[in-house]
Amino acid sequence: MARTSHTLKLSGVRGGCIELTLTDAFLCVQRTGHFNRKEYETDTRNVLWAECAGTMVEISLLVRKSAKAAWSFVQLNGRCAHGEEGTACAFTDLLMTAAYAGTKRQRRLRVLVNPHSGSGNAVSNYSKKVEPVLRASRCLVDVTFTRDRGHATEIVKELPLDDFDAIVTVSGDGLIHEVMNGFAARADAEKAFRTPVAPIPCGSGNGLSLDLLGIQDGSDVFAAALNAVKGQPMSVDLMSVQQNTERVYSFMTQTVGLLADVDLGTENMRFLGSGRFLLGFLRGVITMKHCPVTLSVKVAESDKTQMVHALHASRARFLPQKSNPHHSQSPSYGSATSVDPNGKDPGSASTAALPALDYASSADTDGWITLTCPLLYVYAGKGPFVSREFMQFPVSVPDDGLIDVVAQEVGSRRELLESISTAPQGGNFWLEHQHYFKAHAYRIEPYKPGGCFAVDGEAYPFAPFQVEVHRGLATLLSPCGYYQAKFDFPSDYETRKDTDDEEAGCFVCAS
Ligand SMILES: Nc1ncnc2c1ncn2[C@@H]1O[C@H](COP(=O)(O)OP(=O)(O)OP(=O)(O)O)[C@@H](O)[C@H]1O
Repeated sequence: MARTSHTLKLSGVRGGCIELTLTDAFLCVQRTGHFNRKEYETDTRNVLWAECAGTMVEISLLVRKSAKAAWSFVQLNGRCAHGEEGTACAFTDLLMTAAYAGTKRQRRLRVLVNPHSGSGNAVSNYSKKVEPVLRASRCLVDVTFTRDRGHATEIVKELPLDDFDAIVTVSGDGLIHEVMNGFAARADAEKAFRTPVAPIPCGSGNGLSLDLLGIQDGSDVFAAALNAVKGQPMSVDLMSVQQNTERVYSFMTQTVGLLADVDLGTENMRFLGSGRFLLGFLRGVITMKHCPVTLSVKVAESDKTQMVHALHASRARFLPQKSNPHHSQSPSYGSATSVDPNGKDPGSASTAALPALDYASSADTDGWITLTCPLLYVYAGKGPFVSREFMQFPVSVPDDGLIDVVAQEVGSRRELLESISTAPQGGNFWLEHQHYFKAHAYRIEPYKPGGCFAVDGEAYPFAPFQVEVHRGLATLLSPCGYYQAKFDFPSDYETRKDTDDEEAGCFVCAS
């Protein structure tokens, strides 16, 4: 069947010609100057705005100039011929309809910028990249540059959330931790968590941005700004971390042992960006310090094969029929999501405070196991990536109501060093000495003082704590409705599986 296409010819305000062709969901731009000719085609979802006033036409969009290139922000300004104004306006109207299909225009965004994030580029990224995209998209923006740690929590606690469609963090993951705990501190916490959060990656790890946008776009500030403008709400699980009488909310990770030392012990190397994590890891592998804790887990699944199958099944609902079920789709900004596609879900959440804890009592022994082997670290959380170099939870599913808990036994230095090369693809998952559980809850009891405990990369006291999960409590903006991390069985899986099956267990069940 012939595809419908619409064409508009403009004279560029700085000379040359611009020819625009709109075909179904694609916009093709051809620019002819005095000396050169440029051509690119982009999905209309990457168009930020198009408008026509008299003979003047203005179109803003993001384009990738080659398959591997980063996104660029392009503004086209041209004039149509006199007498062609009606055709030009019809063209920009059509383009806007395609660009915002299923998405509310001109979102109201509360933007929080942490000037201290990562190697200190958040402010310049905001003014040079984020703000131009939000302005071009005619978003209504209220921005604050945070003053100090805790400022974002204070803002979110008091925010009139009905005035905003989303909260945008120009930061690393630490500021998102503050935002989530700001929601949690409100009397209307459960409803507040329906406000979607969109991260713009300016920190060291940027795990959440990588989860949402994938490895190619996860560190790209333009791609993340587009997600703030057009991403669809996606429900995600949130975790409660209970320590003494304190309850803290974690959207990403909790860790003790080597990897907590890596996160918290490399603050003085911020200038290295995410390279600080690699240096910290190498230092930890040399010292090979045992993590002095006892880990108990309320297990939902401990079979790695089943976890990979469950991951693929969770993705299948987002994939077009007939496609290979093991490959993830490129961002579409239009696919099915679990929440209202036009913004936050106003009606379904109650205004109540937060859910009660289900496993707080130590009398609950059903399904709990306790690990007896010496551990190097425990890492638990939601979302596959903790940084570009490390996909710690490759089988994580946003809303399965389960925490991924990893317990790394004290193994050989060689095995750990070799794992560095496959860590960006989640290779650690298959390590012989890495225990991986899908859990309803888990507990950590230090048996010696002196260690680090990090929640979403933030320092907390090294003391007993318990974590459980609240299914689908929080909301993020996403281009596609799932975590964008590819993961599959290794090619030699059958051989490895036979070896794994012979492995002796190293845990006991609670009685
Ligand atoms: N104005 C500020 N000055 C100092 N610290 C701040 C300020 N605003 C926020 N913070 C704190 O800075 C810490 C680091 O922030 P953030 O997570 O944004 O960057 P990061 O640690 O480099 O990134 P990542 O968490 O991805 O590794 C957080 O603890 C946050 O609470």
